[in-house]
Amino acid sequence: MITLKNIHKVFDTGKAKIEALKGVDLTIDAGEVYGIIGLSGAGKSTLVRCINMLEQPTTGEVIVDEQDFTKLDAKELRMARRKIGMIFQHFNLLWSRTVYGNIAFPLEIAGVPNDKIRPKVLELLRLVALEDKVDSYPAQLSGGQKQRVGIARALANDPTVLLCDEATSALDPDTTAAILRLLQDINQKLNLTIVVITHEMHVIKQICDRVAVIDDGKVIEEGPVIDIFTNPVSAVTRRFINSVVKTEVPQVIKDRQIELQSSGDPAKIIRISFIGQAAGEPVISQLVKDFHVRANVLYGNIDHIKETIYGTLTLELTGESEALEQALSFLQQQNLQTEVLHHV
Ligand SMILES: Nc1ncnc2c1ncn2[C@@H]1O[C@H](COP(=O)(O)OP(=O)(O)OP(=O)(O)O)[C@@H](O)[C@H]1O
Repeated sequence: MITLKNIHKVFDTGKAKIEALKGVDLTIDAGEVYGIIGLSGAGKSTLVRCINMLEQPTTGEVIVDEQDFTKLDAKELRMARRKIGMIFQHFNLLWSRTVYGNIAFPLEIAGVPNDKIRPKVLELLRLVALEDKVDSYPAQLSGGQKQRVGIARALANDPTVLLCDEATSALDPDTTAAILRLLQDINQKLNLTIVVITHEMHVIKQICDRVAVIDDGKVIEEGPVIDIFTNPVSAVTRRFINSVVKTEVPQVIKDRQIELQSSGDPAKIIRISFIGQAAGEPVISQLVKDFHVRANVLYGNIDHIKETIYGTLTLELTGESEALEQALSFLQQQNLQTEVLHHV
């Protein structure tokens, strides 16, 4: 659906050359919700703007529906861009137009006859649950309502792709959740491909199928969201995951470790991550029975990533060194992600 091949983008400010993208390759499938996450300045906005050629890549190919956007002339590009809607952090609405006028605007530009515009605008307003605001002006709307208008406007020309550039970053948590649910609903109803740019891992967790982590203009990690959550490789990705899943060992437990250490009892603090079916298996009781270790539950958390159950359990294991090693290798054989957080 969308293929980015070896995208480089250099901004020449006259004084300096800034290499914002350093060879990005990505493939986004039709109908999926694809997340791109990165810290400020990583190159996310530049990347998403290359997809609809608001930003021309310095080199590389942008292929959408088998059409290489970098090879199109201005008129062809204008037509091709209708396949791609976009929403923004600050909504970018026209303040002098009503809700109706904002949503009608892209249809007017596309030359849609007047008698076709009204039913289309009303259909879009129903889709985003904003029928009662048809004659309001943007200044009379809440942030969430403004973003709903942004979404309706972005969908006016029946695009196959929706780009969301930090679309919920200016919204409170409840409104964010409602907008994300709306995006998910639209993705399913219209089979729309959605690309979400964010610096917030909870956004990725709530709606994305796959995610790319971008850092310093490069994709450093990519894959299904559940895999990235259970097996992050880079330090940047771990930091993002730590923001939504508690992974730091609290100080009170570290202090307790120091006490244990002085009593001479070998111990490890481990975190087990489990997904789907593994959650129902009696692994811990087997661990204690077969390996002569003691397991003390420090904390646990069950969550879901889209429809997949995902949990973590932090345990303190104590016992003879050899028994601890055997217990760890048993856990690893159970298809559970096991990580030692702290050794004594
Ligand atoms: N028009 C421009 N001219 C010069 N440099 C630019 C321009 N746009 C972006 N950059 C630079 O390119 C790099 C990537 O910026 P970009 O906005 O893509 O990052 P980002 O990940 O979206 O960050 P943020 O989350 O803060 O918006 C930054 O160093 C930025 O300063």
